[in-house]
Amino acid sequence: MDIKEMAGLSLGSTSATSASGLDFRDHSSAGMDNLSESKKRKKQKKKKKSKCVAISILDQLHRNGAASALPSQKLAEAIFPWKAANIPNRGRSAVATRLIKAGEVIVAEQAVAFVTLSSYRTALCHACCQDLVEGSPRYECSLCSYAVYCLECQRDALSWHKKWCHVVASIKNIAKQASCDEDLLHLVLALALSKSPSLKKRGVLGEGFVGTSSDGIIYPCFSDVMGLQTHHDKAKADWKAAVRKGCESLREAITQLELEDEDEETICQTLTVEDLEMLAALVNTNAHGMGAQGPRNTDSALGIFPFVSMLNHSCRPNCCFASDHKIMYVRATRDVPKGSELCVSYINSYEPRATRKQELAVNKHFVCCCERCMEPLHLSVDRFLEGCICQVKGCGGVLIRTASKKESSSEADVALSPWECDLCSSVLDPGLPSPAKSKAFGDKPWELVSQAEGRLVAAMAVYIERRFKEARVLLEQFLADFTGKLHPLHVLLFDALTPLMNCCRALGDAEEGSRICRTIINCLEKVSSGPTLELANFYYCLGEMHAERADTYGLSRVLAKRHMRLAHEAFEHVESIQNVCLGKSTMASRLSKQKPE
Ligand SMILES: C[S@@+](CC[C@H](N)C(=O)[O-])C[C@H]1O[C@@H](n2cnc3c(N)ncnc32)[C@H](O)[C@@H]1O
Repeated sequence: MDIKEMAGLSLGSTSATSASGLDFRDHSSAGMDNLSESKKRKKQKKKKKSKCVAISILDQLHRNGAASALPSQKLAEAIFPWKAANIPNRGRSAVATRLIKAGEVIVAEQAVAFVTLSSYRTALCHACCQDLVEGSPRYECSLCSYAVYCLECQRDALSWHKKWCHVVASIKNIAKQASCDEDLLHLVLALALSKSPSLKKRGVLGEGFVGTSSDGIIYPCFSDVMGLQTHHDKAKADWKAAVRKGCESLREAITQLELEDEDEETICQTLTVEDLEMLAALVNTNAHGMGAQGPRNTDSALGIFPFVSMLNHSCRPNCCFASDHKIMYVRATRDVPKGSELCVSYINSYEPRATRKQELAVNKHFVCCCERCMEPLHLSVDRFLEGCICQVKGCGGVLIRTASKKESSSEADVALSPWECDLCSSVLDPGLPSPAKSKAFGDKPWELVSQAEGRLVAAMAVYIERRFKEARVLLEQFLADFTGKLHPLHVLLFDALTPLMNCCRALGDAEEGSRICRTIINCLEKVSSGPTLELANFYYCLGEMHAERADTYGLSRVLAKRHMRLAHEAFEHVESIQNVCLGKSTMASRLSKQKPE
């Protein structure tokens, strides 16, 4: 097999010589225009020397081949309860080597490289990923106006940062000029620099030594990254063009540095534009959100974790991840028998099958072949997420588009597809004239869905403007009009619930808010396969609303006690979910406060 094929790559414009890492192309000279002649000569001399010793990123990627085991795989197998195996259609997969219990850690791995997202630039230390509480002492590099470190990391991190500060400083502008994602370029640079010999010596990468494990945590090395899969060939042309432009300028900025140390040769002189592009593709396929720690609920950083990247996606996952500073932990969310595949979810699983598949195809460049997507639609919970209730008297079955049952259907196919009931087998076809007497949406599910979409979009526009009173009216009307016509688990009904709950809370109506919250929890429990942090969040909201109601002025003692008990029960759910998904819970103090008498 062609080695490129094995790596899953189609290298487009990359020539065979550059793939070997021995070709220095024209882009390098662009960055040298403003260097003096003697400096140019010095650089050229170094280039000649490096031709003999340098092994480029592309070259390493090809040698390792994305289909084989990662270099540190044996190390991982010694501490984690799974091994890598090839599964048809899904490639390398993590397969349990024994029964794994819910809550067990299956991967604990330090990021090879990470960056804070630009919108959270000052919220985390760029060296240890520790939260920087507002007003806490920190050091912000005034030259690049990018790097921010906590006091503890400041000394070591700064001496390393100083070397690359000039390049870091240029990324904002490069990203703008190339219409390329700024965070992507920062992570590409961080990843390229993780190859640095001097970085390893300084121990800036972290507590452990790369390529080792300690205390059950694996510290992967750069060559593990090189064993990861990319889908560079499948990326959209405009993404590739923007990334190429960004990488060209990034390389130019790197080659302008004069480091006069081992990094000069290992990084500045050998890194090609194709290497950087390949790292960008690697980031695109493998980067994981991190930093949703403490009070924050959203990702604030992005990191590369080669062993976490061995886990395939499933729309019915049995594992979840949670980061703690630079370490990513993956835990089983339910018991997993020996020999079963361990999977996480890369996307929101409360979406119809076609939407999930589309998202994975467009953003992650693969066709999902997970257990949930492979089961027949008429037997899967997926039919409810896009189904309408059959209006044939006494039937109560679920109507779904026949196109949804097919593996792949074009948008036009979907729009023109007949709908069929899973119980009475009635067929409603948009291509045929509907019965003259009937004006009911039940006879035209395609119109029902399109009306519902329009109404929800209109209500959400008001909600986004924080006009909670008006939004509540619109959302309540929406639910009243479409409940009983769309399936109760339909994604459009589900999508209306959280904003409605938030409107109720904003308007001080905890009674209605908690009722809606229970409906959300009920839907999530029916659709998801086990505990998730999203579910814990809703239980937490529920607990808070019951606690608020227990505190209501003038409430009878009996009712107050009841709400106290319900709050306590909700917080207990949060505690048990957090124990599984995070290995610890933040609920202890809340629970002692809400303890019913
Ligand atoms: C982070 S990697 C996971 C490890 C990968 N299987 C490998 O061999 O390196 C993600 C890639 O694995 C494949 N993959 C993951 N989940 C999949 C699924 N449910 N169906 C099909 N392919 C999947 C896709 O090629 C995807 O881009």
